[in-house]
Amino acid sequence: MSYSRVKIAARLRPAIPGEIHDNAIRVLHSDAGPYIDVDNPRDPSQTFKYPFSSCYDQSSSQDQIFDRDVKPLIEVVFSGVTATVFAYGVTSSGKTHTMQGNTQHPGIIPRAVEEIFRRAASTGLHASIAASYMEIYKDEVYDLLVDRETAAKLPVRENEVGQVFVANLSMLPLDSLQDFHKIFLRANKQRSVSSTNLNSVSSRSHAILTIHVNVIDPVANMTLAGKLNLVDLAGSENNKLTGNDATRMAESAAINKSLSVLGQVVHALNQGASRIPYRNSKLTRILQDALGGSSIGLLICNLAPGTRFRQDTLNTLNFAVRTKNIQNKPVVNQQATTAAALPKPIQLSTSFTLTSFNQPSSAATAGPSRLPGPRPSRVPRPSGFGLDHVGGRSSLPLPPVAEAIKIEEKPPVVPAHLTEEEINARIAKAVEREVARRLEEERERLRREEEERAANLSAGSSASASRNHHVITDGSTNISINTTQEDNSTSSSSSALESLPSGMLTPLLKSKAGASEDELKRRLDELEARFERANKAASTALHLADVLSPISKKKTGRAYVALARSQSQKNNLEVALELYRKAETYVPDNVKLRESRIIEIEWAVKNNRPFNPSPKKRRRAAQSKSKSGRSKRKATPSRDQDGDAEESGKENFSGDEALSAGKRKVEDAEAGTPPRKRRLVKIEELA
Ligand SMILES: Nc1ncnc2c1ncn2[C@@H]1O[C@H](COP(=O)(O)OP(=O)(O)OP(=O)(O)O)[C@@H](O)[C@H]1O
Repeated sequence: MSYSRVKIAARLRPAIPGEIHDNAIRVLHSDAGPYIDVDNPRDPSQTFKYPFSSCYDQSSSQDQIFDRDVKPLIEVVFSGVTATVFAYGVTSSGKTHTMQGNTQHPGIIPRAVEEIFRRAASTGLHASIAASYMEIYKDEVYDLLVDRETAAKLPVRENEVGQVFVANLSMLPLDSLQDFHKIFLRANKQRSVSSTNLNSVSSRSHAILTIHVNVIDPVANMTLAGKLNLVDLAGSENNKLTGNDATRMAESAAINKSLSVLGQVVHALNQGASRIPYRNSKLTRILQDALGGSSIGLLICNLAPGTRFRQDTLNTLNFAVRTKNIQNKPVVNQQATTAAALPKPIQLSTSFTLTSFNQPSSAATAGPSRLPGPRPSRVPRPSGFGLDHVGGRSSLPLPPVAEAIKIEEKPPVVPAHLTEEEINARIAKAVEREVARRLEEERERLRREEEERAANLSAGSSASASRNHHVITDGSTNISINTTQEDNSTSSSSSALESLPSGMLTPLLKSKAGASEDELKRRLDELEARFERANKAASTALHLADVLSPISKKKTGRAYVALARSQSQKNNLEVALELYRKAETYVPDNVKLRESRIIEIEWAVKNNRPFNPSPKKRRRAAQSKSKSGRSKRKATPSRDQDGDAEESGKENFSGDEALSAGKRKVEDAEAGTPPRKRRLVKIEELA
């Protein structure tokens, strides 16, 4: 099967009671097709156009979306392929409405399951249908098909052929549509939902429902194992708008972080990066197969109407534009049928007998009557993602269906008594040790060279330049770097650099000299290159950010931000963009960095326009520069141009406040520029 791009659909919801109804976001049609039209927050005379093959306006109905974009995927699932539908958008934009809907307006999920049963029955296929349902709440995975009180955190694991799965996730055979409705209703009651200012039933978790469809062709003696993943993502949140309390804020931080990692994964895939940061969140790890993997994808961008949501809409649409470039390589998952796996033929009725699903017999024979009672034993089963069974056309050496179950019952790589965190910690430690050992060797070699050079220098006259040996300490690894300094470097500055404790980047960050900037860039490149070499030698695919301590990650992110800022001031926007993106890999939870810098500069580059930080930012930057001395900075917490927002990852502006403070402020806020009042962050938090 050839490559398949992720398809994008955009849906603008109607205004709900209490919302100001304006026309800042529109669904329009041209000869070339439909597009979303959004006013430029900085210049209302301009609009942004986002053409997508499917754009649904405020009057669109649930069945229109289903019929046009989702129904065709069901056929694909019956041919043994995995299809994934994501609902993406800011909080209250209508994701859950689109995916689940309500009794009067059922959404994609009930319609898709109904269509699966209808199709299975009408074609008289031998098919078995089953469901698994999980939520990712604060970066932990929970099974929604078991009682919440007893639901354990489920580990995400990888089998020996690199497929990611959620261990111990229940998979229930579905006998009928009614069966599904009962299960789904009950499971949704367990989903983490709370009230915020923007949504009285705001989802606090990402929910992933998987419908597994095994179709057996008795003539060819083959089983096609297709899956439909239906993903209702939690929405990104602006805590000022949501009015979140401490608990909601913690949830919100986890939501924003995982969505930010999702953005990084999409970006890395677009860049053709050698390392895709799937492992930086459970969401991306679990969705790995749908992002650049073997699944067919549909991203539904839910948009909320009006000026208040304009910047969120731009963020969502920019994400969609990047996502539509992702290429998946769908594979047909087929496998020779075993006699035991053969289900009864499907009848055209609502009570099917579709019990055989390659599961242990206890689970396979259990029907709906057991739903309210005790759960079947939770032997490890495949999650909705990543555990595909591939036939002859696959390029991947995936295991057959029965084998996949066996793999999970006896995980081949992971000792059962280790938690996910322990395993990750061990891997990180192993790489750290390897990196440290190799760097130590390198340091020793450089030290010897340095001694020889010093001996030569003392023997001869003063040289035009001397080599200084800097030590970067990052907790667990010491990294040696040689730098060239001009003759007039004082010995005191040299020794200051040599004796830097953990904050080796700090002096360079303060420096304004171009040479220091180059030096900082060179150091960062070398730091990453050295790690990559060691990483390669250790046969691991970790990124430096995976093994750095949180403080070191912040420092490194800050260093990249400093470089990026300097480049953007010189109007080298593409270089600045790359550097900001680099920074983001070290501070993935920094939503503001993405929203206030990356997206704005992306826009400027795309439209060949200059990037102008707001006057407020420039003033703050000037104030910040005028302050001298580290102690003064400590005593007077301040922010620099990119500021604490980039470092703290907090949302700082309020649309409500902005509205009341006048149009200018609204535009600043929507443009993601800093508000008048900011949370102040101590500089040492950032260093
Ligand atoms: N197309 C629509 N037609 C009518 N009402 C809608 C539509 N889309 C959303 N709504 C309403 O808007 C409100 C917010 O929708 P919903 O809960 O689906 O948002 P969400 O994106 O899932 O939010 P969160 O991320 O906070 O969970 C709900 O009251 C919902 O009924």
